[in-house]
Amino acid sequence: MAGSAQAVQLTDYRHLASGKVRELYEVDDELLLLVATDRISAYDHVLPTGIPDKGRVLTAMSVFWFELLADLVPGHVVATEDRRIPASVRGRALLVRRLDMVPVECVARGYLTGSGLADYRSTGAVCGITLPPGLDEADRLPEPLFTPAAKAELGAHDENIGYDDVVATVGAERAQQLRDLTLALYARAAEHAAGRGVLVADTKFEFGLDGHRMVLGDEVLTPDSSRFWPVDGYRPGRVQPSYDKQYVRDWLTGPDSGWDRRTDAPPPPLPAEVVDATRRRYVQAYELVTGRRFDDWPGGDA
Ligand SMILES: C[C@H](c1ccccc1)n1cc(-c2ncnc(N)c2C#N)cn1
Repeated sequence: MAGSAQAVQLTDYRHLASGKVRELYEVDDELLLLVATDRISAYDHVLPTGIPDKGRVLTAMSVFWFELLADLVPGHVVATEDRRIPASVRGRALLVRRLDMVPVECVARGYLTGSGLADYRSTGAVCGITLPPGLDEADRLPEPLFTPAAKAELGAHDENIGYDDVVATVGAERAQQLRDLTLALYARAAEHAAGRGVLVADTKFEFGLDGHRMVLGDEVLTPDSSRFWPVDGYRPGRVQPSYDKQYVRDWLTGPDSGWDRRTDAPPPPLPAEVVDATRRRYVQAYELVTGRRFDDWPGGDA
């Protein structure tokens, strides 16, 4: 380990886990370093081209939501700037408290799309919750739903599970607490975002225990853990444009990419104009939702 006089490096920390676009390191027995990269995934592929500042924007967005939601649940963030955060990841890394993570993806849905819509179309229900007949792509649900999922291995899709499965996993009391917290956090966030022209269609929270205390972990209400739709142009009955990834999706599925998403071929690199437009969308989403200037967030070019 580097002495206190030397600047700490990422290589000083034990690497614990990799996600599609994030890395997790061990700082000490109690603290972890959660690093967001500039990697972007689309159509279940991590693309060969990164989006500059994506890691910083999504980290800044998580921090905003942890602060806004702090009266509902404590968060795991210990520091956003600290001598234990290497300069190489400044602004896109969080020093977080090590938690005993709950092995359930706590998903809230306000709108029907993705795997929830697929389950509804095949069973008339989502996570064992029977829905009214006749719902279509992107319809607003009669009320937001707690639709938990079992964590999947890297690269696989999470599997929607029923509330009873959550009870079997964590017990009845903790299951009730997870559902209540998930729905309360979603309601607060959806109300905030709607007031700024953004619909939060769905989002995934991860919780962990710090002793007996339930704590909100992972990333929170980022475009990677949530579906954000522009209020303007919202029209049920069709797949909504993604607030942040639509430029990427359109180019990848358009005539210029030469790529066919139905094959297993890896996607091609993105052209500079798609990268630039996507970066601008991430920054725009952050500034719109938070009311904060991204230029004020640490880690920009000195
Ligand atoms: C899914 C996610 C992950 C992130 C980045 C890369 C791969 C996986 N992850 C987060 C923890 C975790 N464990 C203990 N305490 C915590 N505070 C956290 C958090 N956040 C474990 N896995």
